[in-house]
Amino acid sequence: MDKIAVLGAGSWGTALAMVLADNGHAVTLWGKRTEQINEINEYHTNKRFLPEIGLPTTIKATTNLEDALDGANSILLVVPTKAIREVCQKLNTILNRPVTIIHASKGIEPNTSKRISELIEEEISEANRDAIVVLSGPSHAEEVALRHPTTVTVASKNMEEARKVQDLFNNQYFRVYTNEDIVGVEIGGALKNIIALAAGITDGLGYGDNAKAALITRGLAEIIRLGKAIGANTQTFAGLTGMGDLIVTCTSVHSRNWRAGNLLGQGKSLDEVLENMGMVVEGVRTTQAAYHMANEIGVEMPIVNELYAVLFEGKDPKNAVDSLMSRGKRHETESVTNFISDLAE
Ligand SMILES: NC(=O)C1=CN([C@@H]2O[C@H](COP(=O)(O)OP(=O)(O)OC[C@H]3O[C@@H](n4cnc5c(N)ncnc54)[C@H](O)[C@@H]3O)[C@@H](O)[C@H]2O)C=CC1
Ligand SMILES: O=C(CO)COP(=O)(O)O
Repeated sequence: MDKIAVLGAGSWGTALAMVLADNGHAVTLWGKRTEQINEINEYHTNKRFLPEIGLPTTIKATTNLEDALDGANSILLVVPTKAIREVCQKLNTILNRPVTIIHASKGIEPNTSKRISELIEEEISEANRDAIVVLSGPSHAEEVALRHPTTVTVASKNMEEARKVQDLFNNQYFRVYTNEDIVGVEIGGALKNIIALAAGITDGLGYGDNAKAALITRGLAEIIRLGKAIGANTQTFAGLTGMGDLIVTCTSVHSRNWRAGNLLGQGKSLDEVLENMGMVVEGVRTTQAAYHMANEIGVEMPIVNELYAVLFEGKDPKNAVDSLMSRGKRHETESVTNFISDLAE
């Protein structure tokens, strides 16, 4: 049995804490809001984020970070990308031994274009961390909490640690694969949220499945182009954290990114949408990050560009779709040829 501190008591942190508790580990869930933490300890529910779900009674919750970290062999970071630096800085002041840092958040920092594992490397000193392991894949918290079959990938530069984390989480309803491609896994998980926002928009505009399939496949082409330019293994994008997560996020009402896009497509403003969500919509900030990254590196990302114009420049969503449909003609595989041949190897 391991002792694991789960930092972030939202939907995903709570669902992953349930998986770990089901596997017999001692789990302490850390959150900021006293009321919510009391609810978890007293009633074993977290109704705001996972209504109707009863949590394993072995999960302990606390607002005290030092208590959460006490004796923990591993730390699971699962706060929104925006909060990663702040939480890591706090962690770094408390830790006095190396621990395995697992993260399950999906985003890229705007301004720096850094992936989450890079933020962790910057904020937590080497003396306080063994390995950094990313957990990602097609996994809505709502379904994991119902113990519906789910598959994810853990990635790390250190495969021995990745396999240890695989063992921590793997069970009959939560199947965990390993991958050494931390760049590809993080890029796929972050960028699919952009495409899910776009898929929500086309649904909100009243377009159908053809438009969504186009966004998923041409979105994947954009993700592969950017990933390849920054050193990802392109094969990763055919897997759970690439195509798998695109499918689950673009086609599900559980997705906050899809839901936000849907409201934008129906004519709501970005401010209105974000005010009403009450949960994180990572794709908005990730669009900013990907837009700047693509421009800096010189990678063509037309869907990202149009979504950026809708979110931050007031472009009408319908005009954005029209712009995508009237781009210069292309050969379908001209930018993904190497990806296809990599897969054939
Ligand atoms: N919900 C899901 O199904 C999945 C979510 N993710 C990722 O997990 C990450 C977290 O998402 P969710 O749990 O869904 O978000 P959420 O919106 O359900 O909850 C976010 C939680 O983070 C807490 N938080 C925010 N800022 C904080 C800070 N500075 N310090 C401490 N706690 C803070 C909030 O109080 C809240 O409890 C995101 O990057 C998301 O993309 C990944 C896979 C599935
Ligand atoms: O990452 C997710 C599923 O794999 C959850 O997506 P949303 O953040 O859009 O809800």
